[in-house]
Amino acid sequence: MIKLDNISHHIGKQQILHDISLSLPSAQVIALIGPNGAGKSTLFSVMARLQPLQSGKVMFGEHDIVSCPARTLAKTVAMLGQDNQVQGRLRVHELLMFGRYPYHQGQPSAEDEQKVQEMIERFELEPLAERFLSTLSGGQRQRVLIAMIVCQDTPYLLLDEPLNNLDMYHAGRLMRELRELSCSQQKTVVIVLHDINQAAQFADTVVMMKTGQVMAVGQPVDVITKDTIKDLYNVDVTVLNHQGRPVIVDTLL
Ligand SMILES: Nc1ncnc2c1ncn2[C@@H]1O[C@H](COP(=O)(O)OP(=O)(O)OP(=O)(O)O)[C@@H](O)[C@H]1O
Repeated sequence: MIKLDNISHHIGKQQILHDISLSLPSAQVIALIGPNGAGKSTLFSVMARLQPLQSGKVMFGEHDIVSCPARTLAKTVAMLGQDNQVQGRLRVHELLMFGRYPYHQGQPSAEDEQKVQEMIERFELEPLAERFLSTLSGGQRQRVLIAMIVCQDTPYLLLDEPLNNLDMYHAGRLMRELRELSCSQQKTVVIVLHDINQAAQFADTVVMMKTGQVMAVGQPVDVITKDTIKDLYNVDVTVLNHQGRPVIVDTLL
């Protein structure tokens, strides 16, 4: 379980996060949705200890992020940020091996090699494995970065807009892989999505954020409604139902 207690965060004089408390169940895909500037990325960076925790408490299972040693945290939670500049002349399989760093500390073992190979297959990266990152398209680079994060083999994954640049096939494949990882390996995947229908179709739980606050938490069918979408985005939608899950359609005026 991920437990957030009373998280508040300021940047300068501006309060970005307002007293966020959440309990997120393990072994689920959890979609974090909300308008631009809602505080989703800030919350992720506080949770992953990329920004100091100013107030409140963050627990990943039994690990309190404040007292957790860096190497333990790196084996507990992996995060894909929005701004992923990968520098250097690296091949795809070499980048994936970086994801194993908390385990091998610079000296990869046969198990690390095996994990990298497993991710190459899982994410259909065979044709790209020997390519230099600088030669990849935006979507290909995004897929490789996600594979590197999953290579870290942590029980908790925080993915900030991982569907950016992905085409329909790869977006669907990724969401299915994440569901599979949550079911078969009990991974807890928190994923920022702007496509509400992806959240509706693939998430077990949806967390709605606006102006640094949590507005609603629940199953897609319970929280993705005409009223919550209007409240969150000021957009009028029609909500349909497909096999028990909501599908939203922008209402034509
Ligand atoms: N370094 C910074 N200095 C000042 N304000 C910042 C800084 N970083 C973020 N903010 C502000 O904090 C608020 C939350 O930003 P954040 O990036 O967390 O939102 P978000 O929900 O991830 O948005 P998006 O969907 O656009 O990625 C925004 O108003 C943003 O302008």
